[in-house]
Amino acid sequence: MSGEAIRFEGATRRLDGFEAVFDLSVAAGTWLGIIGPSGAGKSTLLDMAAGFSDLDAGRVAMFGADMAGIAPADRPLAMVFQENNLFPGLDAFRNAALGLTPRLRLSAAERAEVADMLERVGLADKAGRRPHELSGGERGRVALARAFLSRRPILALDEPFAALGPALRAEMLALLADLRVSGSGEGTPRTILMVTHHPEDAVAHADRIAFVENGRVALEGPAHTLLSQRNDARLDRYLGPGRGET
Ligand SMILES: Nc1ncnc2c1ncn2[C@@H]1O[C@H](COP(=O)(O)OP(=O)(O)OP(=O)(O)O)[C@@H](O)[C@H]1O
Repeated sequence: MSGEAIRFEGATRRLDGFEAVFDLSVAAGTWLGIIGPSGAGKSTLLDMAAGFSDLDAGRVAMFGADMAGIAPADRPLAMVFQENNLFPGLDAFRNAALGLTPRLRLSAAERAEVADMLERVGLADKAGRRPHELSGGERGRVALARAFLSRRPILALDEPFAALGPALRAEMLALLADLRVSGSGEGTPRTILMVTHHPEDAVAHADRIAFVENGRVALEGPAHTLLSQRNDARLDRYLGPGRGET
C-alpha cells in the first residue's frame, strides 16, 4: 500500500481550556514516533485518529477517505493502550482472536491463524491463560497479537510498553518491528503511530518523529536527525541538557 495513510488537516479538539489543532501527514508504511511533554496532546492526537469522539473542526482522512462520522470499529486503525485492554474473563487465545472476529465460534482456518499469531508472539504455550495469569510483557504480547490479527493497516500505540522495564521494552519493540513486516500479509509494513516518553525508542525504531507541544505538531522529521539538530528551544527544553546530541 502506498500513498498517504493518514492526514490531519486542522483537526481540532477543545477540552476545558486546552485546544489541540493538528496538521500532519503520515505516508503509508511509516513508523512515526510521537514525543512531547506531558499534557501536550499526544493521546489526543491518537484519539482523533481512532475516532473516540468528534472533532470540533478540521478533518482526519485515512487513505484519502474522510473519517468524519466513521465509527472507531470501522476505521482502518487498531489501537493498543498501555493497559492492553484485555478482557479479564477470556484467555489469551480468545483475547487475541477478537482481533480477527467478534464471534466466539471460530472456523478451523481462523483458529489456525490465531494459533500461528500466538506462536509468533511467543505465547503458544500460554494460550489458555487469562490476563491475570500472564506477566505484563505477556499481556502486551496478547494485545499486539490482537492488533495484528485485526489486519488493520494502521496501528496506534499509546505508550504501550511504558510499564515494562528497559530490557523488556526493548524486546517488545523488537517484536513489534518484526510483526510489522512479517505479520502484514501482503508484505507492506503497517503504518505505526507510537506515542512514547522514551525519545531513544523512537530514534531506534521509528522512521520519523513528531514532536507535539501545546496542542500542535511543533516539529516533524526523520527520526535520525530531528532530535540531533537541537536548534529548537521547545525541543531543547523537552529533551533537557546533553540529550539528543549523538
Ligand atoms: N477528557 C478531558 N477533559 C478535559 N481535558 C482533557 C481531557 N482529556 C485530556 N485533557 C487535557 O488535554 C490536554 C492534553 O492531554 P493528552 O492526554 O492528550 O496529553 P499527552 O501529551 O498524551 O500527555 P501525557 O504524556 O501526560 O499522557 C491536557 O491538558 C489534559 O489535561
